[in-house]
Amino acid sequence: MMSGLFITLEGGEGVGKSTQLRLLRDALQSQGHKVLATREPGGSPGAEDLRQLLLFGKNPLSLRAEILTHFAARFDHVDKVIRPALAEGRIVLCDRFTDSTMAYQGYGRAEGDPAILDLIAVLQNQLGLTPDMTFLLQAPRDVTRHRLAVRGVPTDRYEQADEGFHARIAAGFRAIAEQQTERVQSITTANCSEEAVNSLIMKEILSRLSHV
Ligand SMILES: Nc1ncnc2c1ncn2[C@@H]1O[C@H](COP(=O)(O)OP(=O)(O)O)[C@@H](O)[C@H]1O
Ligand SMILES: Cc1cn([C@H]2C[C@H](O)[C@@H](COP(=O)(O)OP(=O)(O)O)O2)c(=O)[nH]c1=O
Repeated sequence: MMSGLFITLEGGEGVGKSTQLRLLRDALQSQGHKVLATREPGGSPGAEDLRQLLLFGKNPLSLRAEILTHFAARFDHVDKVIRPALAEGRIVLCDRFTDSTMAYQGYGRAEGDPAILDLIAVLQNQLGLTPDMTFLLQAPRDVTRHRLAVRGVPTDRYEQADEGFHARIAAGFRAIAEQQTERVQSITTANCSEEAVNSLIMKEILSRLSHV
C-alpha cells in the first residue's frame, strides 16, 4: 500500500495557518502532487457538526468533556478522511491537530495539570497517527490580534478567552516544539510576508519528499 505524507500546521489564532495551508496546497498541486487540505476541529461531516458545538455551542462543556469531544471529532476525521487519503498516497495538509488540544486544553485551560496532560497523551496514543511534519507558526499576540481584527470573522469561544489563556497557549506550543524537535519546526511569521513563509515551508516539504 502506498503511504502519503501527513503535515500539520499549528499555532495560535491569526498566525497565518489557513493562509499557508492554501498556498501550500496550490504550490504542491501545481507540482503534480495529490493533496488533501483539511482542518480541525472538523474535516469530516460528523466532525464539522462537533466543531459547531465546540466553538459556538451555548453551553460550555467541562474540561474533560471538551477534550473528549475534540478527540471524538478527531477520531471521525482520522478514520473517515485522513487515513484513507494517506492510503491513496496523498499529501494531507491539516490546519491544527493534537498539538492544539495539548496547547489549548492541556496548557491553556488546565494550566499544565499533569493528569490532564496524561489524558490527552493517552488519547493521542490511541489515535495511532502522528504527523510526519508539523510547522508551528508563531507571532507576537499584538500582531495576531491586529490581523484578526482585520480578518473580521466572528469570534468563537476560544478567541474570546483572556490574555492569560493565550499566553499559556503560546508557552504550551513552545514546550511541545522543544520536546519534539524531530517533528516540530517553529516559524516566526510576524515580519515575513505570506510568500516568504510559504517558500520556507515548501523548501522543508520538498526536501522531505526527496528523501522518501
Ligand atoms: N505573513 C503574513 N503577514 C501579514 N498578514 C498575514 C500573514 N499571514 C496571514 N496574514 C493575514 O492574517 C490574517 C490571519 O491569517 P489566517 O491565515 O487566517 O490565520 P490562522 O488560520 O492562523 O488563524 C488574515 O487576514 C491573513 O490574510
Ligand atoms: C483542534 C483544536 C482547536 N482548538 C481551538 C483553537 C481555535 O481557537 C479554535 C478553532 O480553530 P480555527 O478555526 O483553526 O481558528 P483560527 O483560524 O482562528 O486559528 O479551536 C482547541 O481548543 N483544541 C483543539 O484540539
